[in-house]
Amino acid sequence: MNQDERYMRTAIEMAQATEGQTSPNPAVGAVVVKDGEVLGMGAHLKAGHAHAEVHALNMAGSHAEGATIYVTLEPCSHHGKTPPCADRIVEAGIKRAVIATLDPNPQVAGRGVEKLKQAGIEVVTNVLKEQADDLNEVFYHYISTKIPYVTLKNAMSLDGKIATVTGESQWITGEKARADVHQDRHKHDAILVGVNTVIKDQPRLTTRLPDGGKNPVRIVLDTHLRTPVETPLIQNPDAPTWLVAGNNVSEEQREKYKAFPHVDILTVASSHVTVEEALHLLGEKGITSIYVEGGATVNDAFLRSGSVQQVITYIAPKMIGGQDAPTPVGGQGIKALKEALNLHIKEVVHIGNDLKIVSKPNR
Ligand SMILES: Nc1c(/N=C/[C@H](O)[C@H](O)[C@H](O)COP(=O)(O)O)[nH]c(=O)[nH]c1=O
Repeated sequence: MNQDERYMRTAIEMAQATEGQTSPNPAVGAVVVKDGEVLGMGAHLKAGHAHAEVHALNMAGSHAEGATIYVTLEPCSHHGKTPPCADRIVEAGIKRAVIATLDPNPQVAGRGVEKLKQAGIEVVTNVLKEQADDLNEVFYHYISTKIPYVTLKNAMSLDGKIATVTGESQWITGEKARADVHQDRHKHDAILVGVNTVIKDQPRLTTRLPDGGKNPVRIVLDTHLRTPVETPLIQNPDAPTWLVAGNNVSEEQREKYKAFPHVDILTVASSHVTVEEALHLLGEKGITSIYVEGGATVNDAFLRSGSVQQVITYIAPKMIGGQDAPTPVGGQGIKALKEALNLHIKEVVHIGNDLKIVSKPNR
């Protein structure tokens, strides 16, 4: 690994630490170096706050003159919520800029680099591009489609069951795997389940980590507003709860949720909620990423609609058996194997006694 990659790796690692908290902005890291000495470093911490380059340049102060800056994403050139970083880099007297990847945002693509070059700064791009792009898959997807990036999460036994024939499911995976689920919940803007899961599991869908964590918006696909008022999602206001219903739900059906200010009812344009319409509606409301936690009917609908960017499967070393015990994906299924959804496995990790497999649909 050469010098540039070494410092870019540091910038990427800083950005990785902020994953999930910068939404709807990308996670970005920056390092300022001169004569082999790190003079400043920083990451974008929260939308609306200073960008990574600003933190690193503030730390370097006047020593930034003649230095090199490493940034994981092309510096912004437009006035967003904060002044353009490209101008800030020029003002600081930076001599050389190493950038991992260009910004996919149409407002920015290539303009930041152009500004730096016009000011006589030497610019190097595509250093550790792939690692930097992996950081902001959600951001790229949402900025170009305005549709939330969807992660489908399942937890099952070795023989592929998500519960016993009597519906008992808690718990199949162990403490460590379930804590990992909460880490992933924290990274997402929203968690989504179907109303049948709400009725069966009575889930809380909050992020319960030892040192806290962000509670995503809790979304229920619920065409006829069957979510029981007594369920934790309605009773406890730990996070907003949005019920996505069809457009013919009656005023009386809506009435029962009026006593809960954290509950909102979103209606799609037709009588039955489809995945496509729900995603379009949620994208319009600024939801950039959704963690879908089932159940089997919802999983099937998401997969059939081609709206899943990532599948996370936890497998516990248990055998449950029972031909009627439920499996992760319901629906009609396919007749011929050639119709199967093909994915590629990105990662397999042991977590406690369980396995976590991250896979992505082949495009
Ligand atoms: N049954 C299992 C899971 N079951 C996941 C179901 O969606 C379950 O209803 C919710 O996770 C419950 O949410 P909450 O804890 O109340 O916030 N998920 C897992 O990772 N492992 C399992 O064993």
